[in-house]
Amino acid sequence: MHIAITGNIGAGKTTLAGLLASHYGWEVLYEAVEGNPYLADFYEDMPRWAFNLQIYFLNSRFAQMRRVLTVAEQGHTSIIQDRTIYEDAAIFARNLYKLGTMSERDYQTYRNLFENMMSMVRPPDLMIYLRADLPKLRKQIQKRGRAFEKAISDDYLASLNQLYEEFVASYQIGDLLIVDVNQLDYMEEPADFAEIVHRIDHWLLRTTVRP
Ligand SMILES: Nc1ncnc2c1ncn2[C@@H]1O[C@H](COP(=O)(O)OP(=O)(O)OP(=O)(O)O)[C@@H](O)[C@H]1O
Repeated sequence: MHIAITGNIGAGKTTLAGLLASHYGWEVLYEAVEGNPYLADFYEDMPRWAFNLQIYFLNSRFAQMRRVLTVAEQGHTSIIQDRTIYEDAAIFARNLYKLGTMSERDYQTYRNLFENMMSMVRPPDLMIYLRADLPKLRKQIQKRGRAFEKAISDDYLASLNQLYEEFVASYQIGDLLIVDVNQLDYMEEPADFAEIVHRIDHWLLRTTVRP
């Protein structure tokens, strides 16, 4: 079984993925930030590094999808993934193109590569969307205090949020659970975490997918 968490920068995906993995005994696939050779440069100069960073993320997420397929074939555990390949294309790359940060030819090259990869992956059985407004995202980005993320503007976050909402509104390739995290603090409040677990348990009872 493949569960994925989707949501904007600072929505709390990594924390939730870790908590759910411990709770259910699932294998977790994190988005690697340490060791990403482009991320800090990208936030300094987006037009220069947009294409490089997108290719980097696309490749690392594709490698994760291959891991998901291997685990599914073995069939003895489930995987929870922190962000998906679908977001890279439908939200981040699209946003950079929309803002004029990524050129037409770079975007087309990226899209062609993405479409080729799509023929070799399958979507998650359950996608959990963490919906968060700008103040919540800002608060969490500040709290973790990564120096290079200080450059993230409200406009950039708002534009991503808009694309996230469009993405979930038209999402039809698997089951979707929307969790409004604006008033939740599942790291500190056990009741908030229990509420999410309750919703996932409900989905697990209904689904016919098995690990
Ligand atoms: N395709 C992408 N294009 C541009 N930036 C990306 C892309 N994918 C991830 N990032 C950036 O890489 C960093 C990843 O950080 P991290 O894994 O902590 O995730 P996050 O989005 O901040 O999630 P959360 O706080 O919900 O765990 C963030 O700055 C994020 O926006």
